[in-house]
Amino acid sequence: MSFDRSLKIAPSILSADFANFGQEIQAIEAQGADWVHVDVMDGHFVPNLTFGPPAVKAFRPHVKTFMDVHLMIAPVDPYIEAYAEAGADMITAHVEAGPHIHRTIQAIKATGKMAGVSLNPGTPLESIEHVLDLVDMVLIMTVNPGFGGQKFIHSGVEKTRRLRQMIGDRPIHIQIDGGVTTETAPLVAKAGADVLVAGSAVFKGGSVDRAEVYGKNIRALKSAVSAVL
Ligand SMILES: O=C(CO)[C@@H](O)[C@H](O)COP(=O)(O)O
Ligand SMILES: [Fe+2]
Repeated sequence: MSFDRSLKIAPSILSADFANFGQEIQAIEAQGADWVHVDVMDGHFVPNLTFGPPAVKAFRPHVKTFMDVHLMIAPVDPYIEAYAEAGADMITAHVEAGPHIHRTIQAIKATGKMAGVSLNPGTPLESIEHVLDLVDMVLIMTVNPGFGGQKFIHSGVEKTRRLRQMIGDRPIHIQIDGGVTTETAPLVAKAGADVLVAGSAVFKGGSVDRAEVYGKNIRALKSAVSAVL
């Protein structure tokens, strides 16, 4: 399959209705979500707890697009196989989560899944320079990981621009995660990102006519970006 450089919106189901994940996933996909982003948190690497492999396995039949699993756990290596078996399409691990990111990426690739590497806002790009050729995606965090609904950290825009230069034409996605709104999405898309995670910006205002509201929110993000590209 050829590399897809077009802009993709990946709603984070951390902001979905936790009592109705199946319906929430179906609603965002019907309304233009390109990927589904699943935030896995362990109460240790980040101060929050979310989804174990059985939860991810339960999401799988509902996801018709692409399930992007963002692991915010340490250690990460012992759990890679379980998340692969649960049905992730892409598994992303944090460079800060252990001393051996090269080994972690190899372990993800060994499962046959796509591999991503993620950087916290305070972590320099140099920390992933030597693994770039092994990964399918770099995730730049634009909030400190752990929660949805936080404010975008603007140093991520320049970081994205520099990462785009480092990557050049190589088939590696640049994903931005945290505080993506109609104001910040154009900044990172212009800087070179092609996958934008959005939790609160997609699921906000969805108590009545949920799917319609999600559709409006997704289209607002896409049109904010297309206005600057
Ligand atoms: O990984 C994380 C947080 O750690 C994210 O995926 C958030 O869930 C994004 O939420 P918003 O900032 O878009 O509300
Ligand atoms: Fe995330």
